[in-house]
Amino acid sequence: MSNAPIAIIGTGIAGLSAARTLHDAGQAVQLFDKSRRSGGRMASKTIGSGTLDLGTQYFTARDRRFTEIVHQWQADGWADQWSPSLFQSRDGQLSPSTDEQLRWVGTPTMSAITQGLLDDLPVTFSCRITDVFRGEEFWTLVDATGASHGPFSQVIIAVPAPQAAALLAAAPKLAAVAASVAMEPTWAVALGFATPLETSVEGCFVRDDALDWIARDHSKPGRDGSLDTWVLHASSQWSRQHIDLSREAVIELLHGAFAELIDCVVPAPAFTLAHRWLYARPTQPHEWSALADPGLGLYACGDWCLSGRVEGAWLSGQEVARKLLENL
Ligand SMILES: Cc1cc2nc3c(=O)[nH]c(=O)nc-3n(C[C@H](O)[C@H](O)[C@H](O)COP(=O)(O)OP(=O)(O)OC[C@H]3O[C@@H](n4cnc5c(N)ncnc54)[C@H](O)[C@@H]3O)c2cc1C
Ligand SMILES: NC(=O)C1=CN([C@@H]2O[C@H](COP(=O)(O)OP(=O)(O)OC[C@H]3O[C@@H](n4cnc5c(N)ncnc54)[C@H](OP(=O)(O)O)[C@@H]3O)[C@@H](O)[C@H]2O)CC=C1
Repeated sequence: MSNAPIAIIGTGIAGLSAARTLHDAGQAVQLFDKSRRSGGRMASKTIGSGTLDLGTQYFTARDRRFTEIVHQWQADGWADQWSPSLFQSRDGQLSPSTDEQLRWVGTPTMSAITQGLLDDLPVTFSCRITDVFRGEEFWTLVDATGASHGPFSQVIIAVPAPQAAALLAAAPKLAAVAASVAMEPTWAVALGFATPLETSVEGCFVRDDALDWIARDHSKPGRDGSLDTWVLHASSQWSRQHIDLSREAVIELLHGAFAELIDCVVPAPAFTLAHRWLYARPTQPHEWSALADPGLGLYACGDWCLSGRVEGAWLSGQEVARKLLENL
């Protein structure tokens, strides 16, 4: 066994789930991410004195192992339950839609969970990996500036499937599996109101042309900030149809759909923001858990290997770590 560390590309929940387990098993890891901080689709956006969850809104825990770790995160102060006043909107009709489902969020921000998992593990941010190749014994990564990183004993690719396919070129079979996964986009819009809206809605599952989900971000536990903040998610179909629209136009259209849906007067927002998630969710769940070529030392994990949700991403990271450790 070599002393070279294991490279992990991606500091979303899948990459960090794997990283933490490998580190706890005594393995040296080195993480890379193209963003400036961890979280990926669980990232939080800082807005003045507050933050917003533009991606993941909440997560559920159905698997026993994930339920246990979520309770540990709660004990660590990284996560808490969110029990929004839930509604649904169908054919323009808004109605209460209470249920018994436990829903969790990171506290005080969604990214607190990945920040907690990352802790002081070695990481290089703002580093987009473009090439992953193997020499006689070790792996080398090349980033978008042309700089090389390595040597590494093994590589885990923990990025959305379409981006993983390119990085898996050294293992054509794994690359083909990743390339077979279609992922749908989501346009997200945030609105901030100086005066709280006069509605009891805190979360709403929407079935209409444009919107899929709306949430009163401010109602989540631990959120600061002076504005009454809302996050609106467009449906996959609408997002695909409007993929190249300007941010301003998307804000205007989704703000309009929100004003029509909600049961109160909607004044002009004091703050607006739009974000386009190109690879928001796989079109369908899979049961791969994780991809592995142990002979080569190349692995892949991510939500797209399982349920397309936070729980699936975390479980996929666990599985990739298990497979790698088993083959050392
Ligand atoms: C709008 C939206 C709403 C959602 N809502 C929910 C929800 O309510 N509940 C739920 O359970 N799930 C939700 N999800 C899905 C959930 O966010 C994902 O399943 C989960 O976060 C995926 O984690 P991951 O680690 O697999 O991937 P990611 O979070 O995408 O992490 C991948 C990381 O890899 C980095 N990366 C990519 N390419 C490179 C490269 N070449 N070099 C270096 N770094 C790279 C990225 O910057 C990113 O940090 C939502 C997703 C979106 C987009
Ligand atoms: N936008 C994206 O890119 C994206 C969104 N994702 C959404 O994430 C949640 C997570 O799903 P999970 O199974 O963990 O949560 P729920 O059990 O809360 O929701 C699952 C779907 O079930 C319907 N639902 C649940 N509760 C209610 C309720 N009280 N009233 C009405 N409907 C409810 C709802 O589906 P429909 O709107 O009926 O189709 C929920 O969506 C989930 O919301 C995903 O859409 C995940 C990944 C990417």
